[in-house]
Amino acid sequence: MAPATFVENTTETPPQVSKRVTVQALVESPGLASIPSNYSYSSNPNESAASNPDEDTFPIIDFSLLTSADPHQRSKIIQDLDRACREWGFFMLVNHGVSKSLMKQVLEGCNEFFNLPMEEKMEFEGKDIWKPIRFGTGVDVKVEKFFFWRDFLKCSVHPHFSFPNKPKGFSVVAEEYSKRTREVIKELLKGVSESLGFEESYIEKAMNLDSGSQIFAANLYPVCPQPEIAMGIPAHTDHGLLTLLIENDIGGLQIQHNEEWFNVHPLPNSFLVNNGDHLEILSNGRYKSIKHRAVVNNKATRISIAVPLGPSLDKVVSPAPELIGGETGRRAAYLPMMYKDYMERQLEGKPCLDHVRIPFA
Ligand SMILES: O=C(O)CCC(=O)C(=O)O
Ligand SMILES: [Fe+2]
Repeated sequence: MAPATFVENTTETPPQVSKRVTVQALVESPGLASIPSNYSYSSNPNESAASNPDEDTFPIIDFSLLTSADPHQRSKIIQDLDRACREWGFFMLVNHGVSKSLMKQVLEGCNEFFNLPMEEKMEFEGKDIWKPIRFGTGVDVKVEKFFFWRDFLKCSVHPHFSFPNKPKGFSVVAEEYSKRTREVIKELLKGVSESLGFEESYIEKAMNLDSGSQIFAANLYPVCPQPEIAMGIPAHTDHGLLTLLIENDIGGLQIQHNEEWFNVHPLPNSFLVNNGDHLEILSNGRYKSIKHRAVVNNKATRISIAVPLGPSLDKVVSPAPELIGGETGRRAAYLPMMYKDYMERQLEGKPCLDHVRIPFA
């Protein structure tokens, strides 16, 4: 099968890969013993190595307690949620009620999608971030300094559900998975509203979640001959409110905490949950959006599915007015911006939060 090419929308010619292919097509090319120089990332000084934390290092939230009728249990879990969002911006979510079989099926669907013949996947190829179904490689910036060891399928699944019509049955599974993960995130955001001192529907209303923007982002990290010098996704924060992530048990997610990087190995059947930029903005910095990245390995192909839920695209987001001014004595630490405009900013290649953060606020 001839690897299909991606048409670059920059005039720069990368130094070694003259025609860009997907990472999957690259690893299928015969005799690939080393990575092309465009993929070599090890020289980046901002990226230090990660350590393996003890099992009980990361916060764990038991979702079933969030829906508990016992007020004592509920207030305890709200406190735990507050601590997890404030100190880490990350937690593992257990007892969330999404079935193991649905999680397995959706990962299998992604695997089958990435294994479709290249011509079939190329129907969905695109660089325009507003294309509702998009197959691609690397990351979404106008000019890529490095190529990343990652192919992806990104679909907008709410307020309108868009998804590839192949492989057969995949879109039905993905629609159910999108619906269930949206429900879980909305329930978590009720708890987060309370942990910020609001009534439980505060975030849902303030962010207009009935038409909230939800993405289904499947990532493929093929086996890499030189994982120590390549990178799947570089350090970044997610744009929405909260992201739920699952993976096929290979490992590769790393999160940053107090300037240190940690490897994350999910508990069985858990969701990995991270704060996104808009939770940081809405909470006026109380809940920080966590930096994370995905590293690659030379043993097995990794697939992850990230499902972020954000505000409605036309929502202009600023810190909650109740958290600034008056008795709080706090100033707004972020400028208002429409979510759609915020999403566009990712193409510029620097952290989007830098566009709205008010220095010394
Ligand atoms: O694959 C992972 O573990 C991380 C994926 C991710 O951060 C993303 O898709 O935004
Ligand atoms: Fe991410």
